[in-house]
Amino acid sequence: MTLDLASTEDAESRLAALTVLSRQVRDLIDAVVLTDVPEGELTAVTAELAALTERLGAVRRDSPRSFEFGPDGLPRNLSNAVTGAANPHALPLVVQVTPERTVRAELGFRPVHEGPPATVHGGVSAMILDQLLGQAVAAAGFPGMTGTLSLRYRRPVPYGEPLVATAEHTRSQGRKSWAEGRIALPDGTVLVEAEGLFIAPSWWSGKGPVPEPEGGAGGAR
Ligand SMILES: CCCCCCCC/C=C\CCCCCCCC(=O)SCCNC(=O)CCNC(=O)[C@H](O)C(C)(C)COP(=O)(O)OP(=O)(O)OC[C@H]1O[C@@H](n2cnc3c(N)ncnc32)[C@H](O)[C@@H]1OP(=O)(O)O
Repeated sequence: MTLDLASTEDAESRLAALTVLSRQVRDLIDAVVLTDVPEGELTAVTAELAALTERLGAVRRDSPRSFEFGPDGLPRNLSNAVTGAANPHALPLVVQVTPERTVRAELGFRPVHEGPPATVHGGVSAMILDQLLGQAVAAAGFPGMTGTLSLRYRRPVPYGEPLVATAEHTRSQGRKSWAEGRIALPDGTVLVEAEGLFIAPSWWSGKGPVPEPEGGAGGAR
């Protein structure tokens, strides 16, 4: 089999454009959350956005891009809700694997993540830690789906400040693996800590039926 380098380059170039678009939409979301322009301007912008939404939807996939291998041979998920560079919903988080196979990411929450005033929503912190712990068990060689996730919110998480998230695999037993992680200030002060159980599903080893998502393939719209 020969690799079609030209079309690979085309696909990567299109993906780079999708990443830039996602960044622009993130800026748009931030602008929407903080805007104070008059109502007439809101209405005018809404009409322009409706037209842009129609243009983007002209050619549409059934589901987002999933896990794939990039040109560097490493797995990536550009649509992931936390790490996906091509998903405007994602921060996006850049997760580094340390030589000890723990994981680390620098975080910068924004006003769009607010729950209580001036504080990041607890569910957003949980989502970040779910991802980090999941990547920690995967980095240790035990990938799995989240079974349980337990959090302790020690201090309010601020947005607009640099923060650090870390996680590590702690143990495994059969198909079950556990990990711990935390979101902290750069000086190490822990704000939220988490423990999670990740399970390698029975259907990964062909020992159980693959469950259908609610609403069938592609999920509910
Ligand atoms: C995502 C992985 C992709 C892999 C690709 C590799 C590259 C890696 C790169 C990058 C990593 C990416 C990182 C992503 C991070 C994000 C993770 C998420 O957000 S995952 C979405 C949220 N979680 C779900 O949607 C699960 C939904 N639930 C299920 O699918 C099943 O219930 C599952 C898999 C959890 C268990 O199903 P069964 O059929 O395999 O398990 P049974 O055989 O029933 O049980 C096995 C044992 O586990 C216990 N168990 C089962 N479910 C449990 C639960 N929820 N809590 C505690 N124990 C549970 C049972 O009691 C049993 O224990 P006993 O062996 O008897 O001791």
